[in-house]
Amino acid sequence: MANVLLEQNSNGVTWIRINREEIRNAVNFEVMEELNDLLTIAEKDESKVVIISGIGKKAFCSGGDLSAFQHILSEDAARRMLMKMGAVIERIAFFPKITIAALNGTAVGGGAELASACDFRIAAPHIKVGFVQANLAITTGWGGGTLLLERIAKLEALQMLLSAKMYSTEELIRNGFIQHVITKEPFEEGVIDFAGPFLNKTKGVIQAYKGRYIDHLDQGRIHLNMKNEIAECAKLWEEKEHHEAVLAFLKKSKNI
Ligand SMILES: CCCC(=O)SCCNC(=O)CCNC(=O)[C@H](O)C(C)(C)COP(=O)(O)OP(=O)(O)OC[C@H]1O[C@@H](n2cnc3c(N)ncnc32)[C@H](O)[C@@H]1OP(=O)(O)O
Repeated sequence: MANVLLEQNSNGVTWIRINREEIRNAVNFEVMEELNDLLTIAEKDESKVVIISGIGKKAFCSGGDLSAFQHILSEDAARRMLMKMGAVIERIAFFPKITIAALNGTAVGGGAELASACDFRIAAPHIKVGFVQANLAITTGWGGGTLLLERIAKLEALQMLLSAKMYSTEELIRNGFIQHVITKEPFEEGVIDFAGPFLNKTKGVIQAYKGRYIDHLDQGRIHLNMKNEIAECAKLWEEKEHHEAVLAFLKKSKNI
């Protein structure tokens, strides 16, 4: 079964959904590869808007798959893993089409980084978002901390990263991380309602405005900052405090 699903709709929307509901849509190496492959398809297809989401109602994405990554112990190995997903996240951040993170469920750790990569973030009312990495004695490491600092006011971003706490949709609307809360059921219809005013524009108009938005971002500086973020996270990854925190999570959920 595919770890990531693609759905290309005739209304100009392509959905990319992480399909690991039982493990809260955690990202392992297969997810990284499949996400990248599906982005290549979405980049070339007829869609105007690409929506990234997760399967189920519980999680958008719970970040790195801690069962799979518990065996990554050295700085070097951590850097390789972080760079692989960092490249996917950076690709989304500068994607030529409009991207929307549709938060069907909670986004934690790298899941919050993945959401930060998209142009817009819209959410079901029950979800939470937490950059919890600091609780695991690491920092954001896929470049999503850098992108968060681009998306919302810098001190709000710093507070989210340092506190590592879970934010409600009320708090996320207030600090600007999410643009819209979807109360409509089914959730997917509410997502399409949000995208509707974009979808009725020509592809040329959408592409042009997305181009101007990207122009406004300092791509070289963002790339460098993401690289530094990955390198710093890789260093912390090697420390015993991180390994102990991962072990504690896995023991609690009996994955070891
Ligand atoms: C590498 C870049 C940086 C990172 O992403 S570090 C990783 C940060 N992520 C985390 O710390 C994950 C924390 N997970 C959670 O907080 C919760 O699972 C979450 C997402 C709020 C969902 O809560 P619930 O709906 O109550 O689900 P639950 O906790 O009972 O989990 C169900 C099963 O999924 C597993 N799971 C969830 N997130 C995972 C992850 N990231 N890696 C590996 N396994 C994960 C969890 O262990 C549980 O497994 P089991 O059913 O007990 O065998």
